[in-house]
Amino acid sequence: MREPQLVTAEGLPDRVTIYEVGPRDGLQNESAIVDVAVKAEFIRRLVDAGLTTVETTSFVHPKWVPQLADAAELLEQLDLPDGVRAPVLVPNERGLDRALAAGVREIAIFASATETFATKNLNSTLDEQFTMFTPTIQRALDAGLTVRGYVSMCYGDPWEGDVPIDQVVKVGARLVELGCHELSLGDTIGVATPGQVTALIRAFTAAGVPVDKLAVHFHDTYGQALANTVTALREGITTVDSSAGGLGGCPYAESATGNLATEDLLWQLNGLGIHTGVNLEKLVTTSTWMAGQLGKPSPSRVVQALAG
Ligand SMILES: CC(C)(COP(=O)([O-])OP(=O)([O-])OC[C@H]1O[C@@H](n2cnc3c(N)ncnc32)[C@H](O)[C@@H]1OP(=O)([O-])[O-])[C@@H](O)C(=O)NCCC(=O)NCCSC(=O)C[C@@](C)(O)CC(=O)[O-]
Repeated sequence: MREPQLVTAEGLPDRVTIYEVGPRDGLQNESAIVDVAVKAEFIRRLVDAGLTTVETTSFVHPKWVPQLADAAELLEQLDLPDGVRAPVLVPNERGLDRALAAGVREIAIFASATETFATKNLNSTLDEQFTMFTPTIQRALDAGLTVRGYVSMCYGDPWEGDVPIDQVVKVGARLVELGCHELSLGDTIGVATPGQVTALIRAFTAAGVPVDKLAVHFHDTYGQALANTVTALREGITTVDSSAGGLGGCPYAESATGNLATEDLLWQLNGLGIHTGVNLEKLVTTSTWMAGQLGKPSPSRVVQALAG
């Protein structure tokens, strides 16, 4: 299979951790319910391709995201090798109870940087979301779990427009204070451009959140995800979220389309000589297989270029 020519560039990390969100963020937006055995096979194949962190599912209210109502059943079917991290999304204590009962060791809380999205995604206000998160994070930490924090709508909100940078930093810093080991900065609707990315990362570090606690999460709605990623790498980011085949979107965010495709990210990182441990050929084969299961082609440019 064709590979990019290797030409390194200065100011970039040697290694990047890809935080794969396809089975969760990717599938949550699919309206036709995917069989649990297919989801399990998808995750197995992603791990076989070398991904060591795969967000597998969500313990949100099943009526809010019917596609992931089978979370417990899915985890029962998975027997992942040692060393593979399999975090799940959890919004509240009820979700945490379900995750603990399923034997989960790592969770991700998801906060909104805007009032409107907090209402639409969490049935909460910007402040009230922390009433939900505080006991959930504390109990998770007491149980020895690792907790990641997402901040959504970091760069723009479909209802509120521009989002003040201070508002984003306030929400993220609060999650870190509550005990999140990592913050994923979400461009939920894919509107960010590189200048914004630099400004936000620097605003977090100026507020005392070190860059090694930050991850980036881009959607590719306006075709900016890879430019934004390389900008974030230059700022010192070494964890990048992406979704195999470019699946994805948030059902509660108007105009959210697919995530940055893991294959597109990998093509760029491979070309730059940045180590990830992920096998591009196996990943393309997996996303092509998954596209067949979903009955539609992958939106990833690299999958389209290499699978044909
Ligand atoms: C947060 C809630 C639950 C509030 O929903 P609510 O209706 O306000 O919940 P509630 O606390 O009032 O409880 C109502 C009933 O739901 C039950 N309940 C309550 N919680 C759960 C649960 N976890 N699992 C199962 N059942 C639950 C609870 O037990 C109760 O049952 P009853 O007593 O009436 O029988 C709801 O709004 C929700 O589930 N939202 C999730 C929406 C979602 O999953 N969105 C997509 C993920 S976010 C995203 O994709 C963005 C991200 C992370 O990728 C980053 C980016 O791109 O920006």
